[in-house]
Amino acid sequence: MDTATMHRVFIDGQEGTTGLQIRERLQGRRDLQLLEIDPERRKDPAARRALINEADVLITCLPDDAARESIGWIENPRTRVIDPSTAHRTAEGWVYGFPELRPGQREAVRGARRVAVPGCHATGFLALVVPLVDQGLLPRDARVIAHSLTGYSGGGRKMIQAYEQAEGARREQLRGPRPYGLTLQHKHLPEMRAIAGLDRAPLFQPVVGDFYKGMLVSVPLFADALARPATPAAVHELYTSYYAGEPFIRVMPLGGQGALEDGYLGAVECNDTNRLDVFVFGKPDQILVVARLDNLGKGASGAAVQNLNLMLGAPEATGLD
Ligand SMILES: NC(=O)C1=CN([C@@H]2O[C@H](COP(=O)(O)OP(=O)(O)OC[C@H]3O[C@@H](n4cnc5c(N)ncnc54)[C@H](OP(=O)(O)O)[C@@H]3O)[C@@H](O)[C@H]2O)C=CC1
Ligand SMILES: CC(=O)N[C@@H](CCC(=O)OP(=O)(O)O)C(=O)O
Repeated sequence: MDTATMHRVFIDGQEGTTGLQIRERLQGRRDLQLLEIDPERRKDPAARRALINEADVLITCLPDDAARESIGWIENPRTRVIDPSTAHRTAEGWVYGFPELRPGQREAVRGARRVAVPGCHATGFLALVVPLVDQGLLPRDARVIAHSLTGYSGGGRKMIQAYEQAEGARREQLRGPRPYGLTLQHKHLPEMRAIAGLDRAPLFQPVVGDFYKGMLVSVPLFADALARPATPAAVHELYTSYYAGEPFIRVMPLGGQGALEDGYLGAVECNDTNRLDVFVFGKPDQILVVARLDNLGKGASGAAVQNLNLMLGAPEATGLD
Protein backbone atom coordinates (compact mmCIF):
# COMPACT_ATOMS: atom_id res chain seq x y z
CA MET A 1 0.00 0.00 0.00
CA ASP A 2 1.45 3.43 -0.83
CA THR A 3 1.34 6.21 1.73
CA ALA A 4 -1.46 8.02 -0.14
CA THR A 5 -3.91 5.19 0.59
CA MET A 6 -2.70 4.35 4.10
CA HIS A 7 -4.79 5.39 7.10
CA ARG A 8 -2.95 8.07 9.06
CA VAL A 9 -3.00 7.52 12.82
CA PHE A 10 -1.68 9.93 15.43
CA ILE A 11 -1.25 8.76 19.02
CA ASP A 12 -1.24 11.86 21.23
CA GLY A 13 0.62 10.69 24.36
CA GLN A 14 2.68 8.14 22.43
CA GLU A 15 5.30 7.84 25.20
CA GLY A 16 2.86 6.89 27.99
CA THR A 17 1.94 3.38 29.13
CA THR A 18 -1.15 3.05 26.94
CA GLY A 19 0.37 4.89 23.98
CA LEU A 20 3.47 2.68 23.91
CA GLN A 21 1.38 -0.47 24.04
CA ILE A 22 -0.82 0.69 21.18
CA ARG A 23 2.27 1.43 19.11
CA GLU A 24 3.61 -2.03 19.88
CA ARG A 25 0.39 -3.57 18.61
CA LEU A 26 0.48 -1.46 15.44
CA GLN A 27 4.12 -2.26 14.58
CA GLY A 28 4.44 -3.66 11.10
CA ARG A 29 0.93 -2.69 9.96
CA ARG A 30 1.14 -1.96 6.26
CA ASP A 31 -2.30 -0.35 6.07
CA LEU A 32 -1.40 2.39 8.56
CA GLN A 33 0.94 5.33 8.65
CA LEU A 34 1.80 6.30 12.21
CA LEU A 35 2.30 10.06 12.42
CA GLU A 36 5.23 10.55 14.80
CA ILE A 37 5.75 13.69 16.85
CA ASP A 38 9.25 14.94 17.54
CA PRO A 39 9.83 13.68 21.14
CA GLU A 40 11.15 17.13 22.07
CA ARG A 41 7.82 18.68 21.04
CA ARG A 42 5.42 16.03 22.32
CA LYS A 43 3.72 18.55 24.65
CA ASP A 44 3.91 21.47 22.22
CA PRO A 45 0.34 22.51 21.32
CA ALA A 46 1.27 23.71 17.80
CA ALA A 47 3.06 20.47 16.89
CA ARG A 48 0.25 18.34 18.30
CA ARG A 49 -2.46 20.43 16.63
CA ALA A 50 -0.81 20.01 13.21
CA LEU A 51 -0.62 16.20 13.51
CA ILE A 52 -4.14 15.93 14.97
CA ASN A 53 -5.52 17.60 11.85
CA GLU A 54 -3.39 15.48 9.51
CA ALA A 55 -4.71 12.28 11.06
CA ASP A 56 -7.57 10.09 9.90
CA VAL A 57 -7.69 8.69 13.43
CA LEU A 58 -6.49 10.45 16.58
CA ILE A 59 -5.89 8.26 19.65
CA THR A 60 -5.67 10.31 22.84
CA CYS A 61 -3.50 8.42 25.37
CA LEU A 62 -3.48 11.38 27.72
CA PRO A 63 -4.82 12.48 31.10
CA ASP A 64 -8.50 13.49 30.83
CA ASP A 65 -7.98 17.26 30.57
CA ALA A 66 -5.24 16.92 27.96
CA ALA A 67 -7.47 14.50 25.99
CA ARG A 68 -10.33 17.04 26.01
CA GLU A 69 -7.93 19.76 24.88
CA SER A 70 -6.49 17.61 22.09
CA ILE A 71 -9.94 16.68 20.76
CA GLY A 72 -11.01 20.33 20.98
CA TRP A 73 -8.27 21.22 18.45
CA ILE A 74 -9.78 19.08 15.69
CA GLU A 75 -10.72 21.16 12.65
CA ASN A 76 -10.43 18.43 10.01
CA PRO A 77 -13.88 16.84 9.53
CA ARG A 78 -12.17 13.56 8.48
CA THR A 79 -10.40 13.11 11.82
CA ARG A 80 -12.06 10.37 13.85
CA VAL A 81 -11.18 9.82 17.53
CA ILE A 82 -10.49 6.91 19.84
CA ASP A 83 -10.19 8.19 23.40
CA PRO A 84 -8.79 5.77 26.02
CA SER A 85 -9.13 8.40 28.79
CA THR A 86 -12.05 8.60 31.21
CA ALA A 87 -13.31 11.85 29.67
CA HIS A 88 -16.03 10.66 27.25
CA ARG A 89 -17.22 7.21 28.31
CA THR A 90 -20.74 8.35 29.13
CA ALA A 91 -20.71 11.49 26.97
CA GLU A 92 -23.38 12.29 24.41
CA GLY A 93 -22.32 11.58 20.83
CA TRP A 94 -19.68 9.01 21.82
CA VAL A 95 -19.86 5.27 21.18
CA TYR A 96 -18.72 3.00 24.01
CA GLY A 97 -15.90 0.96 22.52
CA PHE A 98 -16.87 -2.52 23.66
CA PRO A 99 -17.93 -4.35 20.47
CA GLU A 100 -19.02 -7.56 22.21
CA LEU A 101 -21.22 -5.80 24.74
CA ARG A 102 -24.59 -6.27 23.09
CA PRO A 103 -26.04 -6.76 19.59
CA GLY A 104 -25.45 -3.67 17.44
CA GLN A 105 -22.43 -2.41 19.38
CA ARG A 106 -19.88 -3.68 16.86
CA GLU A 107 -21.77 -1.94 14.05
CA ALA A 108 -21.99 1.25 16.09
CA VAL A 109 -18.19 1.23 16.54
CA ARG A 110 -17.65 0.60 12.82
CA GLY A 111 -19.57 3.74 11.88
CA ALA A 112 -18.50 5.93 14.80
CA ARG A 113 -16.56 9.18 14.58
CA ARG A 114 -15.92 9.26 18.33
CA VAL A 115 -15.20 6.11 20.34
CA ALA A 116 -14.45 6.00 24.08
CA VAL A 117 -12.35 3.03 25.21
CA PRO A 118 -13.86 1.46 28.36
CA GLY A 119 -12.00 1.54 31.66
CA CYS A 120 -10.24 -1.71 32.58
CA HIS A 121 -12.30 -2.51 35.71
CA ALA A 122 -15.46 -1.46 33.86
CA THR A 123 -14.60 -3.84 31.00
CA GLY A 124 -14.56 -6.84 33.35
CA PHE A 125 -17.62 -5.66 35.25
CA LEU A 126 -19.71 -4.99 32.13
CA ALA A 127 -18.67 -8.24 30.45
CA LEU A 128 -20.23 -10.01 33.45
CA VAL A 129 -23.22 -7.83 34.27
CA VAL A 130 -24.61 -6.72 30.89
CA PRO A 131 -25.63 -10.25 29.77
CA LEU A 132 -27.36 -10.83 33.12
CA VAL A 133 -29.26 -7.53 32.98
CA ASP A 134 -30.14 -7.74 29.28
CA GLN A 135 -31.36 -11.34 29.65
CA GLY A 136 -33.57 -10.31 32.56
CA LEU A 137 -31.74 -12.33 35.20
CA LEU A 138 -30.33 -9.43 37.19
CA PRO A 139 -32.97 -6.80 38.01
CA ARG A 140 -32.04 -3.24 37.06
CA ASP A 141 -32.62 -2.15 40.64
CA ALA A 142 -30.27 -4.84 42.03
CA ARG A 143 -27.70 -3.90 44.66
CA VAL A 144 -24.57 -5.07 42.91
CA ILE A 145 -21.17 -5.53 44.54
CA ALA A 146 -17.92 -5.91 42.63
CA HIS A 147 -14.25 -6.34 43.50
CA SER A 148 -11.21 -6.10 41.28
CA LEU A 149 -7.64 -7.27 41.66
CA THR A 150 -5.26 -5.42 39.34
CA GLY A 151 -1.61 -5.14 38.48
CA TYR A 152 0.05 -1.79 39.15
CA SER A 153 0.45 -0.74 35.49
CA GLY A 154 -3.19 0.44 35.61
CA GLY A 155 -1.95 3.40 37.64
CA GLY A 156 0.15 4.70 34.71
CA ARG A 157 3.78 5.82 34.69
CA LYS A 158 3.83 7.25 38.20
CA MET A 159 2.55 4.08 39.85
CA ILE A 160 4.82 1.89 37.74
CA GLN A 161 7.80 3.93 38.93
CA ALA A 162 6.59 3.81 42.52
CA TYR A 163 6.49 0.01 42.43
CA GLU A 164 9.60 -0.57 40.36
CA GLN A 165 11.90 1.96 42.01
CA ALA A 166 10.93 1.36 45.64
CA GLU A 167 13.70 0.20 47.93
CA GLY A 168 14.16 -1.05 51.48
CA ALA A 169 11.18 -0.80 53.80
CA ARG A 170 9.02 0.79 51.11
CA ARG A 171 9.67 -2.16 48.75
CA GLU A 172 8.65 -4.56 51.53
CA GLN A 173 5.42 -2.60 52.11
CA LEU A 174 4.53 -2.74 48.44
CA ARG A 175 4.78 -6.52 48.36
CA GLY A 176 1.41 -6.69 50.11
CA PRO A 177 -1.81 -6.16 48.11
CA ARG A 178 -3.36 -2.71 48.71
CA PRO A 179 -7.10 -2.05 48.63
CA TYR A 180 -7.86 1.43 47.24
CA GLY A 181 -10.81 3.46 46.03
CA LEU A 182 -11.92 3.36 49.65
CA THR A 183 -14.18 6.38 49.36
CA LEU A 184 -16.24 4.06 47.12
CA GLN A 185 -16.18 6.71 44.39
CA HIS A 186 -13.97 5.05 41.80
CA LYS A 187 -13.91 6.89 38.48
CA HIS A 188 -15.31 3.88 36.59
CA LEU A 189 -18.61 3.90 38.53
CA PRO A 190 -20.49 6.20 36.12
CA GLU A 191 -19.77 3.97 33.10
CA MET A 192 -20.46 0.79 35.09
CA ARG A 193 -23.90 2.06 36.03
CA ALA A 194 -24.87 3.78 32.80
CA ILE A 195 -23.65 1.16 30.32
CA ALA A 196 -25.10 -1.74 32.33
CA GLY A 197 -28.41 0.12 32.63
CA LEU A 198 -28.50 -0.29 36.40
CA ASP A 199 -30.62 2.07 38.47
CA ARG A 200 -27.76 2.65 40.90
CA ALA A 201 -24.01 2.31 40.77
CA PRO A 202 -22.45 -0.86 42.16
CA LEU A 203 -20.46 -0.89 45.37
CA PHE A 204 -17.02 -1.32 43.83
CA GLN A 205 -13.74 -1.91 45.60
CA PRO A 206 -10.43 -2.55 43.80
CA VAL A 207 -7.11 -3.94 45.11
CA VAL A 208 -3.71 -3.31 43.53
CA GLY A 209 -1.01 -5.97 43.82
CA ASP A 210 2.74 -6.21 43.32
CA PHE A 211 2.59 -7.47 39.73
CA TYR A 212 2.81 -5.47 36.50
CA LYS A 213 -0.43 -6.39 34.75
CA GLY A 214 -3.37 -8.75 34.86
CA MET A 215 -6.85 -8.32 36.34
CA LEU A 216 -9.66 -10.28 37.95
CA VAL A 217 -13.02 -8.54 38.36
CA SER A 218 -15.53 -10.49 40.46
CA VAL A 219 -19.25 -10.05 41.13
CA PRO A 220 -20.91 -12.18 43.83
CA LEU A 221 -24.61 -12.97 43.40
CA PHE A 222 -27.16 -14.48 45.75
CA ALA A 223 -29.35 -16.81 43.71
CA ASP A 224 -32.52 -15.73 45.53
CA ALA A 225 -31.87 -12.06 44.66
CA LEU A 226 -32.05 -12.78 40.94
CA ALA A 227 -35.19 -12.12 38.92
CA ARG A 228 -35.82 -15.86 38.47
CA PRO A 229 -34.32 -18.98 40.04
CA ALA A 230 -30.91 -19.73 38.55
CA THR A 231 -28.07 -22.12 39.28
CA PRO A 232 -24.39 -21.60 38.47
CA ALA A 233 -24.93 -23.97 35.52
CA ALA A 234 -27.77 -21.79 34.18
CA VAL A 235 -25.64 -18.64 34.44
CA HIS A 236 -22.79 -20.44 32.72
CA GLU A 237 -25.13 -21.48 29.91
CA LEU A 238 -26.36 -17.89 29.57
CA TYR A 239 -22.81 -16.54 29.08
CA THR A 240 -21.91 -19.39 26.72
CA SER A 241 -24.73 -18.57 24.37
CA TYR A 242 -24.39 -14.76 24.79
CA TYR A 243 -20.72 -14.77 23.78
CA ALA A 244 -20.89 -17.60 21.21
CA GLY A 245 -18.66 -16.79 18.23
CA GLU A 246 -16.86 -13.89 19.93
CA PRO A 247 -13.15 -14.20 19.14
CA PHE A 248 -11.88 -12.43 22.26
CA ILE A 249 -14.32 -13.59 24.94
CA ARG A 250 -13.89 -17.11 26.22
CA VAL A 251 -16.40 -18.63 28.62
CA MET A 252 -14.34 -21.05 30.69
CA PRO A 253 -15.62 -24.44 31.92
CA LEU A 254 -18.09 -24.24 34.83
CA GLY A 255 -16.26 -24.06 38.16
CA GLY A 256 -13.04 -23.18 36.32
CA GLN A 257 -12.40 -26.85 35.66
CA GLY A 258 -8.93 -27.32 34.24
CA ALA A 259 -8.11 -23.61 34.69
CA LEU A 260 -7.41 -23.52 38.44
CA GLU A 261 -4.17 -24.52 40.09
CA ASP A 262 -4.85 -26.31 43.39
CA GLY A 263 -8.06 -24.28 43.62
CA TYR A 264 -6.40 -20.92 42.91
CA LEU A 265 -7.43 -18.66 40.01
CA GLY A 266 -4.53 -16.87 38.30
CA ALA A 267 -4.76 -13.18 37.37
CA VAL A 268 -2.17 -13.07 34.59
CA GLU A 269 -3.19 -15.78 32.14
CA CYS A 270 -4.71 -13.30 29.65
CA ASN A 271 -1.62 -11.08 29.66
CA ASP A 272 -0.28 -10.02 26.27
CA THR A 273 -3.58 -10.90 24.63
CA ASN A 274 -6.82 -9.08 23.86
CA ARG A 275 -8.74 -11.91 25.50
CA LEU A 276 -11.26 -11.78 28.34
CA ASP A 277 -12.08 -15.03 30.19
CA VAL A 278 -15.44 -15.42 31.94
CA PHE A 279 -15.68 -17.80 34.91
CA VAL A 280 -18.72 -19.00 36.84
CA PHE A 281 -18.30 -20.58 40.28
CA GLY A 282 -20.84 -21.41 42.93
CA LYS A 283 -23.22 -23.63 44.80
CA PRO A 284 -27.03 -23.71 44.58
CA ASP A 285 -27.69 -20.51 46.56
CA GLN A 286 -24.57 -18.44 45.76
CA ILE A 287 -22.90 -17.66 42.46
CA LEU A 288 -19.58 -15.91 41.81
CA VAL A 289 -18.82 -14.62 38.32
CA VAL A 290 -15.31 -13.47 37.45
CA ALA A 291 -13.74 -11.80 34.42
CA ARG A 292 -10.03 -12.16 33.75
CA LEU A 293 -8.24 -9.79 31.40
CA ASP A 294 -4.99 -7.98 30.76
CA ASN A 295 -5.71 -4.48 32.10
CA LEU A 296 -3.39 -3.12 29.38
CA GLY A 297 -4.85 -5.47 26.73
CA LYS A 298 -8.63 -5.86 26.52
CA GLY A 299 -8.61 -3.33 29.39
CA ALA A 300 -6.89 -0.60 27.36
CA SER A 301 -4.54 -0.88 24.37
CA GLY A 302 -5.93 -4.12 22.91
CA ALA A 303 -9.42 -2.66 23.06
CA ALA A 304 -8.23 0.59 21.43
CA VAL A 305 -6.69 -1.35 18.52
CA GLN A 306 -9.75 -3.61 18.17
CA ASN A 307 -11.90 -0.47 17.89
CA LEU A 308 -9.46 1.10 15.43
CA ASN A 309 -9.63 -2.00 13.23
CA LEU A 310 -13.42 -1.96 13.20
CA MET A 311 -13.50 1.75 12.36
CA LEU A 312 -11.09 1.22 9.46
CA GLY A 313 -12.82 -1.91 8.16
CA ALA A 314 -9.68 -3.97 8.89
CA PRO A 315 -9.64 -7.48 10.43
CA GLU A 316 -10.51 -7.22 14.12
CA ALA A 317 -7.39 -9.02 15.40
CA THR A 318 -5.18 -6.71 17.46
CA GLY A 319 -1.65 -7.91 16.84
CA LEU A 320 -1.41 -9.57 20.27
CA ASP A 321 -4.36 -11.90 20.46
N1 LIG B 1 -9.08 2.73 28.63
C1 LIG B 1 -8.37 2.12 29.49
O1 LIG B 1 -8.61 0.99 29.81
C2 LIG B 1 -7.22 2.78 30.11
C3 LIG B 1 -7.10 4.09 29.91
N2 LIG B 1 -6.14 4.77 30.50
C4 LIG B 1 -6.20 6.20 30.28
O2 LIG B 1 -5.30 6.51 29.25
C5 LIG B 1 -4.72 7.77 29.53
C6 LIG B 1 -3.23 7.60 29.60
O3 LIG B 1 -2.94 6.72 30.66
P1 LIG B 1 -1.53 6.05 30.83
O4 LIG B 1 -0.97 5.71 29.50
O5 LIG B 1 -1.69 4.97 31.83
O6 LIG B 1 -0.77 7.28 31.48
P2 LIG B 1 0.77 7.62 31.49
O7 LIG B 1 0.95 8.55 32.61
O8 LIG B 1 1.59 6.39 31.42
O9 LIG B 1 0.96 8.39 30.09
C7 LIG B 1 0.37 9.63 29.78
C8 LIG B 1 1.27 10.31 28.76
O10 LIG B 1 0.70 11.55 28.38
C9 LIG B 1 1.72 12.53 28.43
N3 LIG B 1 1.10 13.84 28.63
C10 LIG B 1 0.57 14.35 29.76
N4 LIG B 1 0.07 15.58 29.52
C11 LIG B 1 0.31 15.84 28.21
C12 LIG B 1 0.03 16.95 27.36
N5 LIG B 1 -0.59 18.04 27.81
N6 LIG B 1 0.42 16.86 26.07
C13 LIG B 1 1.03 15.78 25.58
N7 LIG B 1 1.33 14.70 26.33
C14 LIG B 1 0.95 14.73 27.64
C15 LIG B 1 2.57 12.10 29.59
O11 LIG B 1 3.83 12.70 29.58
P3 LIG B 1 4.60 12.93 30.98
O12 LIG B 1 4.73 11.59 31.62
O13 LIG B 1 5.88 13.52 30.56
O14 LIG B 1 3.74 13.87 31.77
C16 LIG B 1 2.65 10.60 29.33
O15 LIG B 1 3.61 10.28 28.37
C17 LIG B 1 -5.34 8.26 30.84
O16 LIG B 1 -6.42 9.10 30.56
C18 LIG B 1 -5.83 7.00 31.50
O17 LIG B 1 -6.94 7.28 32.31
C19 LIG B 1 -5.20 4.15 31.24
C20 LIG B 1 -5.24 2.80 31.44
C21 LIG B 1 -6.30 2.02 30.93
C1 LIG C 1 -4.00 0.41 39.77
C2 LIG C 1 -4.81 1.57 39.30
O1 LIG C 1 -4.73 2.66 39.81
N1 LIG C 1 -5.64 1.34 38.28
C3 LIG C 1 -6.44 2.34 37.72
C4 LIG C 1 -7.01 1.81 36.44
C5 LIG C 1 -7.36 2.89 35.54
C6 LIG C 1 -7.95 2.44 34.22
O2 LIG C 1 -8.36 1.45 33.82
O3 LIG C 1 -8.18 3.16 33.38
P1 LIG C 1 -8.69 4.62 33.15
O4 LIG C 1 -7.64 5.48 33.72
O5 LIG C 1 -8.76 4.67 31.74
O6 LIG C 1 -10.02 4.77 33.71
C7 LIG C 1 -7.57 2.77 38.65
O7 LIG C 1 -8.17 1.93 39.30
O8 LIG C 1 -7.92 3.96 38.63
